[in-house]
Amino acid sequence: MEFLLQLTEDWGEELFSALSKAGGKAFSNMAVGYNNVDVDAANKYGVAVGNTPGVLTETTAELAASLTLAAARRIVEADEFMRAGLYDGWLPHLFVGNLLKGQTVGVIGAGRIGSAYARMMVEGFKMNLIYYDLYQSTRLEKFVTAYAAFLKANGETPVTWKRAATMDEVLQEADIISLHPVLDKTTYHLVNKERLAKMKKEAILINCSRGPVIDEAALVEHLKHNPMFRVGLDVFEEEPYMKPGLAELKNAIVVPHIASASKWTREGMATLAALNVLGKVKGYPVWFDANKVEPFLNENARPPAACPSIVNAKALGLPTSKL
Ligand SMILES: NC(=O)C1=CN([C@@H]2O[C@H](COP(=O)(O)OP(=O)(O)OC[C@H]3O[C@@H](n4cnc5c(N)ncnc54)[C@H](O)[C@@H]3O)[C@@H](O)[C@H]2O)C=CC1
Ligand SMILES: O=C(O)C(=O)CO
Repeated sequence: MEFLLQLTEDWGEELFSALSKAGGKAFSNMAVGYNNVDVDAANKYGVAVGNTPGVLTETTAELAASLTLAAARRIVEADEFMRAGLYDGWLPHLFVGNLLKGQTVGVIGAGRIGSAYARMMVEGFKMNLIYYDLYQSTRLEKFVTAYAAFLKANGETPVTWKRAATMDEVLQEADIISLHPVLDKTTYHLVNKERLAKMKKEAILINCSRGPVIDEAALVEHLKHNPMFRVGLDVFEEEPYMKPGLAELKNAIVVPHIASASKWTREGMATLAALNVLGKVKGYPVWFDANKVEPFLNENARPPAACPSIVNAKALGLPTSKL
C-alpha cells in the first residue's frame, strides 16, 4: 500500500505507523512544501517521503508577482468600484497606487520560488533587490549584476542588489516584501507585530509561502491602523479560514491558495508525485538532482527509471541514480 497525499493532510507518527504495518514503503505529497509531514516519523518506519519541486517555481512566482501588481495598483478595489457603478469620470486622485520602477523589492527566502520572483520583479520592473536567506543565492546575484550591466550599457539606470545580514534590514529598506521560505520552527510567525512595525508605512507584503509564516491576527491589526500598508495573501494561518477582520479590509487582497494553479504545474505535480511512489514500489533509485525534473515531464518519452524527489533519501540510505 502506497500513498499520494495533498498538503492539507497532516502525516505523523500514527499514520506512518499504520502505513508501515500495512506494508507501505512510499508516500508522496502532491506539493513541494512538506511541512505537513513529520519526516522523522517517516524515517522511523522506513517510509520514503516524496515531494514535487521545480514544477511550481515559475507558476508560484507569477502569482506572487500578480498579487504585487494588484496590490500596488489597487486593482481589486478599483474593480469593485467600477462594478458598483461608482465611476463617473477620470479624476487625478482616483485609485492612485505605487510605481514599482526604481523601488526596492525585498525577498525573504531566495530559494527556487523566491529567486524566480526576484528575477521577475528586477527584470520586469527595474526594481532594486534586497534579499535575506540562510544561504547565499549566487545565481540570483549574478543575474542582477549582469542585468545591471545591460541597463548601464543601454544608458539606463542600473539596478542594484544586496544580500541582507538580517531579515530586519529587508523589512526596513524594502518597498515590496515577498515571503518565500519553507515553513518550519525558524519561520513560524517570522512576520509578527514587532516586525510589521519595522516596515515602511506604505509597504506591500506578499505571502505565497505558508500562512503561519505571518502572525495573521497581528497583521489584521496592522492593516487596520495603517491604511496605506497593503498585503496580497495566497495562504492563511488556519486554512481554509481567515482571521476575523481580514475579509473586511480594503488594503488586503486574498486568494484561496492558488499560487500553483496553472494546468502545466498541476499536471506536473501529479506526475512527479505518482512517479515518486511508483519508482519506490519498483525499487528504482532516487533521481540525482531534484531540481532537474524535466525528463520526468516529457510526454513523448518514458520517464527515467528513478524516483524524482525523495526528501528523506539520505536518512533512509536510498541509492542515487547516475543518469
Ligand atoms: N502558495 C503555494 O501554492 C505554494 C507555496 N509554496 C511554498 O513555498 C516554499 C518554498 O518553495 P521553494 O522555493 O521551491 O523551496 P526552496 O527550498 O527552494 O526555497 C526555500 C528557501 O527558504 C530558505 N529558508 C529556510 N529557512 C529560512 C529562514 N529562517 N529565513 C530565511 N530563509 C529561509 C531556504 O534556505 C531556501 O533558500 C515551499 O516550502 C512551500 O511551503 C510552494 C509552492 C506553491
Ligand atoms: O507545493 C506546495 O507547497 C503548494 O503549496 C501547492 O500549491
